[in-house]
Amino acid sequence: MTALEAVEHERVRVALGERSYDILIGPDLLGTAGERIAALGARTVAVVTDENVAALHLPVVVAALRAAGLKVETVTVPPGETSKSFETLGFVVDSLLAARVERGDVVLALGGGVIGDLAGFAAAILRRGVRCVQAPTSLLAQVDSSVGGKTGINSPRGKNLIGAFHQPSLVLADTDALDTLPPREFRAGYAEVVKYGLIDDAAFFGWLEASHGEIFAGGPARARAIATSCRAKAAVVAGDEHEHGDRALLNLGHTFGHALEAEVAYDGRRLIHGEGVAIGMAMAFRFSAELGLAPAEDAARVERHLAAVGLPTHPGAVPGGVGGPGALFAHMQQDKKVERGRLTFILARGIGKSFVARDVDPAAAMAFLERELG
Ligand SMILES: NC(=O)c1ccc[n+]([C@@H]2O[C@H](COP(=O)([O-])OP(=O)(O)OC[C@H]3O[C@@H](n4cnc5c(N)ncnc54)[C@H](O)[C@@H]3O)[C@@H](O)[C@H]2O)c1
Ligand SMILES: O=C(O)C(=O)C[C@@H](O)[C@H](O)[C@H](O)COP(=O)(O)O
Ligand SMILES: [Zn+2]
Repeated sequence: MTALEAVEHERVRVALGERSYDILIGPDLLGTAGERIAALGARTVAVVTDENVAALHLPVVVAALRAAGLKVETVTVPPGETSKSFETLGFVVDSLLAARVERGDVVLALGGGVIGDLAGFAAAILRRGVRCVQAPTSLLAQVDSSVGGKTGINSPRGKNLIGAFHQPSLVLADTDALDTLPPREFRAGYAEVVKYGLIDDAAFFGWLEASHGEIFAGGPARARAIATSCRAKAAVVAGDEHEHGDRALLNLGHTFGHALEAEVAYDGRRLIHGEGVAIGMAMAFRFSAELGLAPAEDAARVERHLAAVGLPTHPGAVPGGVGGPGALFAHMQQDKKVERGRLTFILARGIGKSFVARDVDPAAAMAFLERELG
């Protein structure tokens, strides 16, 4: 048995033919990243990270990469959603070119979802594509953004409107890294965990209701929640990599949530992505109940669970408030799921029974927003 095999890690395969890759979940994956990335055959690894993560985790990663004989370059950007911009993308790409990162090298995204999306996009366009390894350090990134290959940046006109599909070559989800994550960020990531239960796994949602205390405390329940989430996402992505169909289910809560994020101009203080998703999922269930699709009790149960862990469930909870229904609707019209000018919603017939709805009456959606923001 090699040293790498000595520690048990959960391994989830994302089955995408020649673009297939593994997600490894467990302890000390940052400290052993060198050997795992060297096995991909790279000579240089360019680590892209943010200032917060650099201060806490970069030295371990750099040491691990060097110990495996790899040349290391580092690019550090400011933390937060505002780094998903053309300006920061330009800085990252220019730094990678200045360091002469080659096509056979690897970009290592070390950080939360912002870094994963930004560095993944930089890797997608650098020399028309270099490989990317995702080393997610936030809960949100470990359960969602590091998997599936959606990369990109924001536009003032909307969330993630500029980007590319670029699957990683490997995902290293080091559960020890979560020990330094601020509580607000952990909570926000938990919203995306809840999402998998609400989409199609009512039993998982029930387990989360019973186990959220243990998940927040750490230990086996946390690792189980991460692995279950990754398995769920891997299956959806394997079935619909480019979101022509069921992958849109992963957008539950995002049509509303992204509009709220755009309303606060991605400022990262009033609202962060997972909080927007929490409000958006509660809204999607309330809307489904109003349309007579889902039992009102299910909508109330979703709200209760999100509130139990301290997540917001109403647009009115955004500090400073957001614009009116018209402003929110205008953001929603920039959603990538819009088809022939019509909005696509992810609605539900109940917990674990979400579906893609392409025929919602815009007037009904507007009336719902008026009640929500009234
Ligand atoms: N590509 C996808 O499929 C996908 C999926 C979900 C979300 N996203 C995107 O992900 C982004 C949100 O990701 P996020 O919630 O991770 O935000 P983030 O990347 O901003 O990280 C949250 C904060 O936690 C800090 N941080 C990260 N790891 C840490 C650690 N281990 N210890 C201490 N601090 C740490 C970061 O510096 C940052 O301040 C959004 O831009 C969202 O659109 C993308
Ligand atoms: O992977 C997906 O597909 C998702 O929709 C996951 C979402 O949690 C994530 O926030 C994603 O970035 C949203 O995608 P977008 O296409 O609506 O920008
Ligand atoms: Zn999301």
